[in-house]
Amino acid sequence: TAEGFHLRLLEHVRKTVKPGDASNMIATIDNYCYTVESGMNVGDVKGKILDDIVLETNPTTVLELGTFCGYSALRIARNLPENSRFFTVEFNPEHAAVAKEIIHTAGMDDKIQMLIGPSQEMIPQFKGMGVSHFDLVFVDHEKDLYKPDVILLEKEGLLKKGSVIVADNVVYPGSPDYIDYVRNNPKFKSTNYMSELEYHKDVVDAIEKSIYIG
Ligand SMILES: O=c1[nH]cnc2c(O)c(F)c(-c3ccc(F)cc3)cc12
Ligand SMILES: [Mg+2]
Repeated sequence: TAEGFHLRLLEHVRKTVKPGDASNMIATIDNYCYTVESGMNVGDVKGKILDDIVLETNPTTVLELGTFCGYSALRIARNLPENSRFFTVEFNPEHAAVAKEIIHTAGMDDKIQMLIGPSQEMIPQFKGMGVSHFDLVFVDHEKDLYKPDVILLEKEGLLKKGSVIVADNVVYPGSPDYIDYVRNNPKFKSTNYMSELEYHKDVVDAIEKSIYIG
């Protein structure tokens, strides 16, 4: 069952990975998900779209909502400039513990700051942590929280003209209220990147990029 995926993945990682190498960790996780069992990581196909958007944006302050095992945190951190700040929020403590070890083993501790708790409680704390705004936000947590959390980010003044919101799973499992919100909101300019569900070539999914124009 998907229950316990994170623990089985961690066991596999401990036995096979080359420490201090984020790309090797990413490849190891993808290989496990293709050959043993798939987990809800963004994966290599949608991950490439995410990589391209991060490289195009060249963000200095980044937020991820939904760390899970740390896979996308590594993909993002790998493409950030030296002086950037990257925060990832995970509400499930068991997932966070696995992500912490995976990020540490990959040698990316100093690039990624993980916060454990509900996104609705974490988001209001960023101003107090010296964050003026986020240049890029990767939304990949509970689909019902996509819309309320983006609304909260704007309310907290954490979005600035040009801030980029990247949302996973906008087709499968889907987040219809979020898609309706960003596409019909004059404050955002959205682009859809059709792709496939992680580790499932035969299932359609997509990434939505929404630029905040304020
Ligand atoms: O809960 C999620 N949070 C973040 N990302 C997800 C995801 O990428 C999924 F594919 C899925 C998913 C994959 C296969 C299914 F049959 C159902 C959900 C779930 C999540
Ligand atoms: Mg996802």
